[in-house]
This record gives sequence, structure tokens and C-alpha cells, in this order.
Amino acid sequence: METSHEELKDNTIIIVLGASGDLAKKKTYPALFNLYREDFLPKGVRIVGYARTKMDNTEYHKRITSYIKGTDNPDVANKLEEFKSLTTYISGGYEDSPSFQNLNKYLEELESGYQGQERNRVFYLALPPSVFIPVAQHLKEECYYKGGKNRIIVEKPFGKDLESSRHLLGALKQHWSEDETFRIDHYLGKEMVKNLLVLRFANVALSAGWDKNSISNVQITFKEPFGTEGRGGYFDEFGIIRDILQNHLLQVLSILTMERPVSFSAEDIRDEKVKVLRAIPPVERNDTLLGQYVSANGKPGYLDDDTVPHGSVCPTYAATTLWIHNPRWEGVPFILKAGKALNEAKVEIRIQYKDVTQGIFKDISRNELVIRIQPSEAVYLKLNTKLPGLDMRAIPTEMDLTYKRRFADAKIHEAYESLILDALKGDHSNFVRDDELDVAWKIFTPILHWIEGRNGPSPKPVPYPYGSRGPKELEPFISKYGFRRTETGYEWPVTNLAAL
Ligand SMILES: NC(=O)C1=CN([C@@H]2O[C@H](COP(=O)(O)OP(=O)(O)OC[C@H]3O[C@@H](n4cnc5c(N)ncnc54)[C@H](OP(=O)(O)O)[C@@H]3O)[C@@H](O)[C@H]2O)C=CC1
Ligand SMILES: O=C1O[C@H](COP(=O)(O)O)[C@@H](O)[C@H](O)[C@H]1O
Repeated sequence: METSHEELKDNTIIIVLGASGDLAKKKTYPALFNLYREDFLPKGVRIVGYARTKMDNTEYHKRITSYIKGTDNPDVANKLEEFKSLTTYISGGYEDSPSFQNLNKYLEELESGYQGQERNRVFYLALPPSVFIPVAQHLKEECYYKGGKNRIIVEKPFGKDLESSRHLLGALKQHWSEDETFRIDHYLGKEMVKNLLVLRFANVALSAGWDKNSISNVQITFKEPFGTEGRGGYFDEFGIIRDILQNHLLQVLSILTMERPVSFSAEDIRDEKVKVLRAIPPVERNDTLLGQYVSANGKPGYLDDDTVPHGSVCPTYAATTLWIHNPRWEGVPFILKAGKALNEAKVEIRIQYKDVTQGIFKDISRNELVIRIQPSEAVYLKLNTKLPGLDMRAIPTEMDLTYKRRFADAKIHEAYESLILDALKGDHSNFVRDDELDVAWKIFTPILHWIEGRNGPSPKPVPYPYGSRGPKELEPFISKYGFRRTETGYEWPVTNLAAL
């Protein structure tokens, strides 16, 4: 596979802005530590945390290591001590020049220990969107090092709709070029999402039936078994569509449905993603099911959270069907569904094939190709097999590629590890390009405005119990688009023939 990127090798400082926050603690620092442990970070790297909170290095180290796993292993513990020695903290504001001048002075002090002329700075914004613009501007004005490479990594949310996204992107672009900007959608760093390119384009057997002639419907599902506990106030401003569908699931959809890119280069891949997204019209109201969880099994409902506005109609569950108007996919429903407080943790793609032509077979199960993104990565194809024995009867079984079994000793890196490494390498393939965002917002903005009551009363989400599969309306919703459940009698992993 082609790689011709500008990798940051030596003399690099990674500056984590928002270092006192949740994302930094839970994702950024554990990812940086794991990369450090495996020797993937540039030689002599320094990591600088920056935030408003005043704390000393001891307190900072305590915070950033609280989510690091495996520290009872002496090797890990030793590496962690090394890691701490190269990460330091400095506090400052997000909206004033002197704070950033101070940060720059501190970076220069650290850099004075580097050999040679080159200095590279990677700014990771683990910050709320309200300060993206001033921070990006101050970083450019006060902390940009002209004698080296500068990169800025930004996290979603990239706006709240088409207009605000354009405003945000436009403001960031005034200071940072597209080449210097890395917009994270961490789903693009997940192993099974990256695997889609290989599964699709390196297997003639699969690509032959990858279209409307063979496929009846596709579901891309995100399920989380916990609610918005503690984040209700934040979540209420965004809702499940902005949180999951407009970004993570749409990214998965675009890779699943795009045409084959000319090469593995970032621009070739993203050109194809944009092309397929442009063939999707805005989501229709009657192709959408909205839900909100209510208390059940001793768990609180969404509205029981004190940080959620009284009577909020913010959806915590959404299923919505997208249509792709191109020759490959015309007429195939793509159902994106995501919800909080459901019965399990699961993210999967389920491609359901059409019925076999009737005649010699009646009422047999459809083939399904399931790509399980998490937990426990797997690809399995549900297919009919002759019941072993003298009877001529078809039963549903599966061809199963479970990663834990097939790749027993493989280490699957966390999405954030893989993406930070890509940013250091200068590889944009798994980051979101500006025009991708634009077209993604075009698809979802009308429905979001409807939900927010911009053009009339807001729709009321249907209730579903905490810990359930979602609203009871889900089954009829999915059936409407042709999904058929595998006939009962399907058993995994072993079929008990005596019971058939
Ligand atoms: N490699 C592996 O690990 C493999 C595992 N298996 C396992 O075999 C089992 C069956 O496989 P599979 O058919 O793919 O998965 P499921 O039976 O879990 O789901 C099949 C579909 O039916 C829906 N569904 C699940 N339960 C209900 C219900 N009670 N009422 C209505 N709809 C429901 C699911 O939707 P929704 O997700 O929205 O609830 C999903 O779309 C699963 O436990 C699977 O994990 C099978 C093959 C390989
Ligand atoms: O972006 C987000 O993703 C997480 C789920 O990420 P995962 O890697 O654990 O699948 C979700 O919990 C959060 O609400 C959302 O903002």
C-alpha cells in the first residue's frame, strides 16, 4: 500500500489542550502512553498538557494516568514512570494572547534541548467546541513554529448543522491549512472500519454481489448499554443524531458503499466517500423513528437527570433510513440506528441479501453478512446448509471469522492510538475532509431542524425502557424496509440436530 507522507520523526512536542478534561484522561493520554510503550512516538518526544485548571505536575500525572491499564505489571509501571517524566503541564486561558505567549515560551524552553534546527508541534484540541476558534487562532498567532511542521488535531462536534459547521470550518481555515488539519472521527480508527476497504476490494467473491441486485437492506447499528448519566446537559444540546449518526455511522456507510478508490491515498479514498454521500438526499421525516429512554429496572430515565432540561424532547434513540441514488444502490434501504441505555453494547453492520428464487426452496433464511465492529471483532456470513443426514433440508448456519480465534495473538490497537499515529505520519486517509463534513451535514440538517422545532412543533420521541432493545416501534419500522429476521431455530455456535 502506498505511503508518502511527511512523518514527524524527531524534535516533536505534542501539546494536549484541554488536558484536565474527560477526553484527555480517558482517550488521549492512554493512547499516547500505549504508543510510547510500543516505541511509536517520535524519538525525544515531549508531551505538554495545557488547560485552565491550576495544578502541579504531581496532580496532573495522577489525572492523566488514572485510565492507564496494566500498571500492576512492572514493565508497564516502569514505562509509565518514563512517560510521566516527559509529560509536563502548564495552565492558561483559551481566549487571551498572553496565555498562549506563555505557552510558546515554555515550548521554546523545552525545544532548546533539541539538537538540530527542526522543531515540530502537534496541537491536540481535546476541548469543547465553544473555544475551538479562539484557540486555533491564538495557536497560529502565538505558538506556530515557522521552522518546522505544525499540525492541529480537532475533535467533533464540528458544528451543529450545515451553517454552523461552515462557519467553524471557515474560521479554522483562516489559520490552519487543510494539510495541517486532522479532524478526528474516532470510528475511522477502528480496526473493523479500516478492514472494510480490504473486505470489499480484496475479495472478488464479496464484491460480485455488492449491489442492489443481491442486497435487500443494510443496517448499521450502534448500541450502548448505559444512558447519558452525568453528561445529560451536554448531550441534550446535541442528541443522538449529532452524537453518533451524522458522524460515526455515516462514515461507516460511506466506506461501505463508495466505489473502489484509484489508490489508497487519502485524497482518492475521500473523493470516493464524498461522491457517494452526494448521492444521498436529506433524511425524510417519515423515514425516521425517534425514541427517548424512560426509567426501568431501577435505572433512571433520561428526564430524571437533573442536568437535562425539564420536558426535553431530545432523542436518545434514532433509526433513520438513507437512500443512495446511484446505479449500484438505487432502492436499497440503509437503516442507521443508534441508541443509549439499550440492552447491550454492540456496533455492527448487517447486510441482508435478497430471498433466493422460490421454487425448490420455500421459506428459507436469507444470507446475512455481519461485520461486528465491537465488541469482539468478527465477520460472519449466515448461509444455508443442507441439514447433515438423509433429509434434503436447508438450515441456517454461518461461516465465522471471529478475530479472537483466528488471530489469537494479534494486538488490536485502540482507535485513538491508530489515529494519533496517522497524524504524526501525516496520513489524512482516516480523517474527515472539509467537503465530507459539508455533505454529511446536508443530509442531516433538515431533520435536525425539524427535531429542534425550527419550523413548527418538535416531534415527541417515543419512550423505551432503559435496558431494552429500543422502542417497540422498531420492529415494524425495520420490517417496512424489507428486513426479515432469521427464522427461529438458528443456533450459534453449535446446532443441536436432535432438537430440529
Ligand atoms: N463470530 C461470532 O461471534 C458469531 C456470533 N454469532 C452469534 O449468534 C447469535 C445470532 O446471530 P445474529 O443473527 O447475527 O444476531 P442476533 O440474533 O443478535 O440479531 C439478529 C437481528 O435480529 C435483531 N434481534 C435480535 N434480538 C431480537 C428480538 N428479540 N426481537 C427482534 N429482533 C431481534 C437484531 O437487531 P438488534 O441488533 O437491533 O437488536 C439483529 O438485527 C448472536 O448472539 C451472534 O452474536 C453468530 C455467528 C458468529
Ligand atoms: O463519539 C462518541 O462515541 C462514544 C462511543 O464510542 P465507542 O468508541 O465507545 O463506541 C459515545 O459514547 C459518545 O456518546 C459519543 O460522543
